[in-house]
Amino acid sequence: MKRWEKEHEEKEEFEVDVFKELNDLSAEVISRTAFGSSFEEGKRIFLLQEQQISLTLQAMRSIYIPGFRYLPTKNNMMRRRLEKETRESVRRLIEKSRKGRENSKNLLSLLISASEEEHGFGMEEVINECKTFYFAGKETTSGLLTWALLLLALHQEWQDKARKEVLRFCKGNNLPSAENLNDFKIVTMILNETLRLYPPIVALTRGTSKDIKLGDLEIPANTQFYVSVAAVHHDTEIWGEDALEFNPQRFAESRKHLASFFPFALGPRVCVGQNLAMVEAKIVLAMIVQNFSLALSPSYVHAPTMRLTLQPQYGAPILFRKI
Ligand code: HEM
Repeated sequence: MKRWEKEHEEKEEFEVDVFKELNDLSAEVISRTAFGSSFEEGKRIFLLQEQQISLTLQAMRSIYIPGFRYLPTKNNMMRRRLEKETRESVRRLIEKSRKGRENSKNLLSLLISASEEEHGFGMEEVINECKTFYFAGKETTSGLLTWALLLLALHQEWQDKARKEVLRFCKGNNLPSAENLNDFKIVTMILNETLRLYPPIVALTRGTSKDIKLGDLEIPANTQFYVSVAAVHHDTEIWGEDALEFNPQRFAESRKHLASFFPFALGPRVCVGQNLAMVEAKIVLAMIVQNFSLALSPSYVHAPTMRLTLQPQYGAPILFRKI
């Protein structure tokens, strides 16, 4: 925020594409919290994963021919090269961390400790876990924050309510305390309503291990299917006629059915980073609404698009005014 202010010192109002900025921010947060390193050190890994995502999206949008992925086509070779390079970058990060990790309790140190135990993780498994965290921790959280800021820029009344709540509890402290985070009822309702309308992961893939009956549907074993998070989150039978509208108030009451809202999935494969994501989102939102009023830029084009996570296709330009 200080950098934004510095860059636009002279101006009463300035525009920022928050999508890009928040992507860098959550990359920094996951690098520090999970790996004890900076965004700069993880940058290469994020970059390689970005390229891998683009190739994966291309493959997902092409006709699937069994076995095709093993042929030495340009894209297949590139995918293999990216995978190899990513693993090497993660391996280097692990080696560096192994040397200087006294008193460190981040995820990477814990994984390394687990790998040193008898019958513990192997190095390849540690690398797999690190890759998952790098990928899972960045675009999901930045997506949540981006959509939340866009919605607040559009719904001034909720922006005012959030600001009032933050100012009441933070009492001039720019950075909210851990206790403040529990007090933020309105902010939490806003974040939940954002996750309902724009879930960063719009669908889950699941497989049946045995024959099952789902309502009237008989599903045989070994069937793979999609569970559409977005369809359930937008269902008028569950959420009422205003299901497509932004109304955080609906989260003031507890829900009748747990499975009507599952942006972080449910059950044994539930998101392990959900608390970190919510803490990060509450802190960032609180700091922004305390310092700025937000309005949607006229250049914003509403085009939610799927790039593995739900993203604004043409960015998220927001007008900021210092308060
Ligand atoms: C708003 C932010 C986030 C959302 C909406 C989100 C959503 C999800 C969802 C829906 C899944 C289940 C995927 C599936 O089973 O197919 C998942 C899994 C996972 N998430 Fe998140 N996530 C978020 C943030 C994070 C963060 C910050 C981290 C890392 C600290 C993280 C780490 C993971 C991991 C490691 C898994 C895999 C768990 C497993 O397979 O057992 N997520 N997430």
